[in-house]
Amino acid sequence: MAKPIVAIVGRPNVGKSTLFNKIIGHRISIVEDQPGVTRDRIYAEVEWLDHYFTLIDTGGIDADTEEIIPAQMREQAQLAIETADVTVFMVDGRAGLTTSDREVAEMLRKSHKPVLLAMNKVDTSNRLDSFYEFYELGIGDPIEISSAQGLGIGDLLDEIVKHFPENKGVIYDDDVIKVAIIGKPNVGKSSIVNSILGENRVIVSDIAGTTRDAIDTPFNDGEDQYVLIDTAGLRRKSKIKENIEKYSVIRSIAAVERADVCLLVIDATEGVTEQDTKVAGFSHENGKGTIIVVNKWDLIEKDNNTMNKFIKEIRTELAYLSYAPILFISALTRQRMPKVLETVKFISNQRAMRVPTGGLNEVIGEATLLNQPPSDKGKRLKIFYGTQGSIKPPTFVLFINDKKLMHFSYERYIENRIRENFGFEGTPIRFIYREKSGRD
Ligand SMILES: Nc1nc2c(ncn2[C@@H]2O[C@H](COP(=O)(O)OP(=O)(O)OP(=O)(O)O)[C@@H](O)[C@H]2O)c(=O)[nH]1
Ligand SMILES: Nc1nc2c(ncn2[C@@H]2O[C@H](COP(=O)(O)OP(=O)(O)OP(=O)(O)O)[C@@H](O)[C@H]2O)c(=O)[nH]1
Repeated sequence: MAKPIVAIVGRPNVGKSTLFNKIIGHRISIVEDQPGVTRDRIYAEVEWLDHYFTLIDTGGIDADTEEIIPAQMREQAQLAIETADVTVFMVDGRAGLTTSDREVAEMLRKSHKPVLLAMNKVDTSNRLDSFYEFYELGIGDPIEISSAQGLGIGDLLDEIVKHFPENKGVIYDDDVIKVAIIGKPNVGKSSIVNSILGENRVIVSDIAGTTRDAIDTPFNDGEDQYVLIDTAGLRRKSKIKENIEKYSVIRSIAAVERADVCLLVIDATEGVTEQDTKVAGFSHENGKGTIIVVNKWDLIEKDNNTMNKFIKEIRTELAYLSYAPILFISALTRQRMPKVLETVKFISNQRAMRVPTGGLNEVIGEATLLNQPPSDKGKRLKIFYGTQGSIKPPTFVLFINDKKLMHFSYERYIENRIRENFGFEGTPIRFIYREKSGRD
């Protein structure tokens, strides 16, 4: 099941980023820190009392002009309503209630989705005079916190996890292949969806952010059941380009969360952008399959080396996705479009593949003979044996003598040997280490 999404919204300067950073203190990283994986403070994976969730910071309203703040706050709140399972609405206890607080609270209240009211900057145990004012917002008791001092955060997290939905969103059968189409505004996501479906069910337009919201399109190719999760642009246009881009990252995150395989769509005329690396990093960290789809290939003037140059650039910019296949397509001319679904099916199977323990241990044994495990202060890493613990993504449990001796580069070596022997194309592979003494 997909992890719940929690969003923090509120006026500029109420302390959203400070809270976000405090909560990240409790953050767990599912994958070991890997070089090259872009970390962005837009989202964080959080664990609180055995609950796992994705925290997004919609923050960073540009407070330059007083006039645009209300409009931006509405946009931010709308995004939270559409994307988050629980919204934390933050107000500034010292500043007291403001008009824009009222307006946003009303939007959140009308959405009938779980909203918590966090009253920040309560730095001492004394109740601030403004406390009772905030009841006027009609979204329940203010939860008093001090993000800066780290007070009340545990209580807030307790409340957050209490409001998680029992069943998140539509639950599809496990054998339905869920495909998220992610990428910047205007790269051709809707066109690809259209092309895959072979019918005009989605409106394609030239203007960024004009198509409809993320929506599921189930279909069947005669053999398998699929659901396309499209993340086309915001329903209402944002006036601010940065917001369009940022919101599309947040939407992509919500879509990736639910997917098995992600089509990371890159615009051939622009190459890999920062936004692409952010969502790709999320897909990788969350153990999803990824296919890199370079669209609008028809617009590129080509010589013999063009494709290779592109591949090189992608492999450099998205180094941690070395396992992801790259397709060069045109949704417009349908060039290589049939390859897309074919590859989705293939990657989905690779992500669900299980290898026999005997074969796995042969590969590990051979690998350690060919390239000795690292040692430290005279103690050498020993891998006693391994087994595939789970699938989606493939996860291997390795029994070793000392976790401290397992280095990233040796793990990468073992991973590569496993890939050479078994494939696992398009999917990340994870390792879990268990220590045991050699005599067990
Ligand atoms: N006294 C006090 N100050 C705080 C607290 N939390 C944040 N601040 C201060 O409030 C200011 C704004 O904090 P931010 O976390 O940047 O606020 P924000 O809501 O993320 O602001 P934007 O990014 O502009 O949306 C900073 O100067 C913080 O140090 C708190 O609990 N108590
Ligand atoms: N030349 C060319 N144009 C394309 C191709 N794919 C899409 N386009 C055009 O690019 C524009 C944007 O396509 P969309 O499919 O709406 O892009 P999107 O990613 O869904 O955009 P948002 O809804 O803004 O997120 C449209 O004008 C398409 O006709 C392609 O392969 N080649």
